[in-house]
Formats: sequence, structure tokens, C-alpha cells
Amino acid sequence: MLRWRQHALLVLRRISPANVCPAAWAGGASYHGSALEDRKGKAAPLQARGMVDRFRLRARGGDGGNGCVSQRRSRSDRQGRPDGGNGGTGGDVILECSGSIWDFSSLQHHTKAGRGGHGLPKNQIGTRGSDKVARVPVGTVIHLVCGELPFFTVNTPTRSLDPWDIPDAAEHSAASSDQMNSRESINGNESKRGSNDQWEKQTCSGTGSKTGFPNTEDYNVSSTQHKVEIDETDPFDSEYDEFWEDEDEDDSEEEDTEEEREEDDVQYSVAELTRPGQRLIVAQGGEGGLGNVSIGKGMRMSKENRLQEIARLSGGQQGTESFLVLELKSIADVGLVGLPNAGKSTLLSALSRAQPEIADYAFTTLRPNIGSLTYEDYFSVKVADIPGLIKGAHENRGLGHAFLRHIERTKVLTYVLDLAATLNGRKGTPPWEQLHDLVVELEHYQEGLTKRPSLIVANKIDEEGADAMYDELKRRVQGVPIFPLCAILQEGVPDLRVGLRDLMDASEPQVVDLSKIIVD
Ligand SMILES: Nc1nc2c(ncn2[C@@H]2O[C@H](COP(=O)(O)OP(=O)(O)OP(=O)(O)O)[C@@H](O)[C@H]2O)c(=O)[nH]1
Repeated sequence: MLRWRQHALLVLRRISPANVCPAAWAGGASYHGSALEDRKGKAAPLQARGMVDRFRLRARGGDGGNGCVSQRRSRSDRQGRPDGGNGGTGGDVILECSGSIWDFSSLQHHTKAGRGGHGLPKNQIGTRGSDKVARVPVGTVIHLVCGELPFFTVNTPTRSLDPWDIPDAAEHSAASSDQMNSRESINGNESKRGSNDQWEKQTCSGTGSKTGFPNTEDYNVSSTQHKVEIDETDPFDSEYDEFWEDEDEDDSEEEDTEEEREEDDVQYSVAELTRPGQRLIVAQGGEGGLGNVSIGKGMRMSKENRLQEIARLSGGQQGTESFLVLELKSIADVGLVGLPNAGKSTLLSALSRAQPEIADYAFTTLRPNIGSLTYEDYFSVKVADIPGLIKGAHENRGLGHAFLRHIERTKVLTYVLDLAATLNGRKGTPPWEQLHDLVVELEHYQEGLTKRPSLIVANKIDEEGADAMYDELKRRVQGVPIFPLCAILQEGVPDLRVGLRDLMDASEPQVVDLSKIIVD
């Protein structure tokens, strides 16, 4: 089998032809383009401030504790009786969806759950290994590079130690079925624990079907061909090297062919965490080994292999391991798109209580901001402001397309255009060209993205000469509502609120049509 590290790095390299940026591998978005090229110098503080919205995670469930081999003797029973207890199950690595987490910056790349306690004499069962719960933001999409498919769980915070928490209970994975089968034959009567289990798990198939889970629709488990862009440069390489150091080097030629074969194994979007409280087990703890009380029961072993057999059964199983790429796709109703400095952040603060950073220079916004717009009838709309796009973003200019995934799921697009970009001697782009460039960039990112309900905000109407610009914009762009606005003074904001609401409710909403934009 191909080594994990090589496989994972290979896959990530192949799915990320363009983005080459250490921040992306660390999870951060890629920063490219002339203004931000010096990553070691100027860009460092920007990266520090940027959000970590892609992250690779290697999760390993805790190993099961060993079963105990012990003999209890007494005066009346000189020969003694076996009294070794079973080992405890290893802990799981769990991703928990949280509304209070913004990005993946608090996660660790290597996450391992606790090992189960060893069994003890007097038939004492080892303690269960502690779970490792990693909190991730709402909108986390999970891609599986290598390992077992994750399990969804009922939202039970932690599993307290169950006196019946011994191996061969109902909850074991297919992977562990081998050893479990032999155990079941030994301890058939112990399956009663299954009904007592607080912990319900379901495996999910590659196509996303799950069985026996309540509220199945709550969970979005699927496998799509949307590919993840992850940087090939890996600042954690050395860390990984240590992690893999005990593995053998394979012949490189053999690897190449195997790599190609295994590249197809990557499963994109195997699960999504979209609601606070959802929990996903990404690596499962190993079952504990059997103590000699359990091994002795009803087991026929030949004298020759008795010792080996006991050693095999009493050893705790290893926890499962998975290599994942986490990707954050914010979920908002309205996405604000515009060139840098168009006034998106100012507009977001005028529409909601959000307080994004606002300044008179391009790329003030380095991470998406989300605000909430509430109507009198308590209808609430989430608005996402993403960093400005520039022409050629698909060639990784400016901040590139790194943040567009945050508007992928929005219902409505709002194009924020700067009416004053060419006024008073400024060398900007006329509003209709801004719109043209934005539509082209969105379509480059994802075909059909602009085919969703849209409106235009013509911002900075307060500037001298902006009225004429607005008239010209209306002449050149048709078929979509245009709202003249001064975000800084909040003029025109009430009309925009109504317009957004109408657009959300519209049965036949208008979309921006590239062919209907007249550019010079
Ligand atoms: N005159 C005028 N200036 C505005 C208006 N709205 C925003 N501005 C100014 O435009 C500049 C850019 O505003 P931002 O809200 O940071 O623009 P942005 O689109 O978020 O910029 P990026 O972060 O680069 O994407 C700031 O100096 C604002 O004060 C407006 O309605 N009228």
C-alpha cells in the first residue's frame, strides 16, 4: 500500500495546480498578486490576520487498552481462577460544529484521542480513552484523502463510562469485525449492552446514504467531484516527516503507478457540518483487548497456540486513522461582491450591526465578514462581505478566487459598484466595466454562479458627478435592479433592504446577463 504521506501530498498537489502559498497549506487562503507577493515580508502580517479556511487534519482514534491476564487464588482455590478484566475502548476524534468558531485556526493538524485503560485484576474493565473534540465552524466541508468514512453521531457531549463498556458490544466497525467475531463466540451473552449504549453511530456510504439515523435530513453527507484547492507547499512537511519516519521507503517507480490509481480514491465532500451541535466521528477508538476472564469462557485452544492466541486477543486494537481536508464554505443568504474599495464593508456595516474594517485602500478586507439583517417581521438575512475581486482574479491576481467559496452557497448576489472610481481624476474602472469584470471572474470560478438572483448597488452616489455616472450605468446595464446608494451616510439603505427582501421572495428573479452589459 502506498504510504499515507506520499499519497496525501500527491493528491493535494494534483488538485491544486495554481495555488502555491504556505498559508493555504496551513489552512489559510492564498494571497497572490503584485501587491501581496512578498510573503516573507509584507504579507506576513496579512496572513496572520487572514482566516484559516482550509485545513488538513490527520486524526487518529485512541488505541484500545490491553486486556489483563491475572489469576485469583485463595486458600480454598489453590489453582486459582482467571480474573483479568477487559481493556477499555480508545477515544474517538470528533468534529463538532460550533456557531462560535470562526475558522480552523484553533485546530491541530495531528489530533489523537486518548488510549483506553488497560484491564485490571478482579475483573476490572479499563477506562474508556478520552475523546478529542475539535470544534469547527458552521459550513465545514470534509474531504477524505485517506482512511475510513466518518460517522455522524447523536449530539451527546461525551460518553461517560458505561459499566457494560466492554468489547464485542453492538457498536463496532466492519474493520474490527474480525476480532469481534471471535469475541462474540466467546462472550455471546454480553451483547445485551448494545441497547444500553448512549452512543449511536451510523456509517455513511460513499454516495451519502446512511441508515437508521434519526433526522437524516439534518446531515449533508455526500460525495461530489468538486475539487479542493490546497497548496502543495507544506510548512508542516518536517512535522509530517517525523510522523511518518518509521515507514519504509517505497520504490519510486512503483509509487507513480500506484499514486495514479489511488488518486481516484479521494472522496470529495464526504460530509458537511451545517448546524451547530452536529458531531462527526472522524477517527474511531480501537476496541479494548480481552481479559483472561473473557478469553477463558467457552474457548477451545490447542496447547501449542494457546499463548499466541491469548496474546492476540488480549491486545487492544489500534484506533482508526483518517487524513482529511477541511474546507470552510460560509453560509449566507446574500453575498456582496465588488472590486476593492467599492464600499462593500461600509455597506455591510450600514445594513447590519457588523463592524468590518473600513479604510481608503484596497484589500482592507482580508477575510469574509458576515452580518445579519433583520426585518420588522423578524425575518433575518445573513449577508457575507468577501475581500475585493479584481480583473484576473482567476489567474490569482489580488487575493484571487480564494474567498469565492464563501458566496458559493448564497441565494442572492449583490454587486457593489463604485460610481466614483473614475471621477475627479481617479484612474479606476467605470462601474459597468466593474460589473463586467466581476461577472467574468465569478463565472471563471464556477460556471453558472452568476445565474442566481442578483441586484446592483451603485455606491458613492454622494460624490460629485456620481449622478451622471449612475444614469450612464442604467443605460448600459439592463434587466437587473440598480439601487443608488451612499453607504457611508446610509442613504438608500432602506430601499435596498426592501429590494433584497423582494429578491429573496421573487418567483422569477432577475439575473445579470453579460451580453446585456454595454462596455467600450
Ligand atoms: N464617498 C463615499 N465613500 C464611501 C462610501 N462607501 C464607502 N466609502 C469609502 O470607500 C472606502 C472603501 O470602503 P470599504 O467599505 O473598505 O470598501 P471595500 O469594498 O470593503 O474594500 P476592500 O476591503 O478593499 O474590498 C472607504 O474609505 C470608505 O469610507 C460612500 O457611499 N461614499
